[in-house]
Amino acid sequence: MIKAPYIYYKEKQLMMEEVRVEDIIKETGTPTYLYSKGSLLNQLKQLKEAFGNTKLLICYSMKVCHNINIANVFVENGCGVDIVSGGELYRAIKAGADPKKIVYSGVAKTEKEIREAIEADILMFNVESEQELTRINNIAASKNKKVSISLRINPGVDAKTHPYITTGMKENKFGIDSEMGVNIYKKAMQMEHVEVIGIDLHIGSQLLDVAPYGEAMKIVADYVRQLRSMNIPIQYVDIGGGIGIPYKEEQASPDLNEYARLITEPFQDMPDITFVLEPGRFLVAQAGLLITEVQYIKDNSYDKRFVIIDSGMHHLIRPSLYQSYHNIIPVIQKEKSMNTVDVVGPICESTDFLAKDRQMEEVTQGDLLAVTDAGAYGIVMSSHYNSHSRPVEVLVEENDYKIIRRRETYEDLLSGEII
Ligand SMILES: Cc1ncc(COP(=O)(O)O)c(C=O)c1O
Ligand SMILES: N[C@@H](CCCC[NH3+])C(=O)O
Repeated sequence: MIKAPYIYYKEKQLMMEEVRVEDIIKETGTPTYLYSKGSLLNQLKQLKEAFGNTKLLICYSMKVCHNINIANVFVENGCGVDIVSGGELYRAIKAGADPKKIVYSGVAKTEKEIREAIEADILMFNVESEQELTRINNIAASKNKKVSISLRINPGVDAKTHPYITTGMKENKFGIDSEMGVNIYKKAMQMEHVEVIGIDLHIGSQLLDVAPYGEAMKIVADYVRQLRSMNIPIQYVDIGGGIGIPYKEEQASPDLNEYARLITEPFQDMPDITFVLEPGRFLVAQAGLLITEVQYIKDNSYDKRFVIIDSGMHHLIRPSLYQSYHNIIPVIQKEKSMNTVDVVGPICESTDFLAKDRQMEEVTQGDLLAVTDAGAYGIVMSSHYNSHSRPVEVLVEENDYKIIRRRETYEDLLSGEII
């Protein structure tokens, strides 16, 4: 069953919006990432609706899919952007983002990156350590500017997600210990070139159960009350990202109304607060398909069948890195018998697989397969390992589509190398 909206079969042909996937691939070849604009906008709409009239700024977390055409879809629809590097700042501006809607997170902001973000006049830095705060103040002083900041506070809440993608626990490198935070806020208040405007958190990614947000937000609301009682003027509460999507058949979509309620309710006595969200996966994952072609079928004498494709961990590393599940479906349904197979790529690593022991309709050499829910953390985590080029990217809108990243050539693989 396909859970993603805007992706369905029509007369045995896989469709994205009103376009046959096979028709796009005839032009682009494989491997290719396809994204449905309708799906991107639909996810955004659902999120906005859940928050009703709440004062809210949605900052698209562009790390999940940084193509400027994708970021632009959100920017055009009123969103800001959550960035984590100078490169993302550059991309966000190229995508048309209003700098006053850009928030900058990340534990390792360099002097150069901070300088650039100050010059761009972004909304705020989400500061992740005391040293970073000092660095921001010093750079702002050298430019004779006052720079808005939030502190990223670690509420010590277990997001109950994959251990590699939980971020709000005491042992994680992210954010500032809640016990140390108050003192750092006090220091920030003494600094001439920073202006404290908010508090930030991000407890983890791929949360399907929203309950941990409830736990975290109660802690944060109490924290904000304490800060305000000390005349520390918190106006923005940035919740970060984290809302998940159902990759597996048995998983349910997160309850967005409950999510919004858990975030806003603890702040009912503070109606002037503006909430900032940094969603990534929720907005983009389901809009994306990675289309690949079967190169070989290989059986071994241990009853193992490998479906060898022209894509793999170098284009979608999630299965190798987090044992993540992505459904893999045929681009043209043939209704053949089912087989148990490993879907593997060309990379010289045993971890190069997109599926293991997967029940799939039988496929043959030359068939096209679609890896679903691949829009988030797909192309952005791809690499040139083994000197394979990256996939093409295509944005589909209704009955039309445009190529938003061309196929890389062998020359592209050498770009930057000095010959
Ligand atoms: C600070 C911050 N904001 C936003 C996100 C986006 O998270 P997600 O894709 O889970 O919404 C992340 C990634 O986990 C993050 O680290
Ligand atoms: N890259 C991860 C999520 C990490 C979250 C980034 N802070 C994934 O593919 O699920």
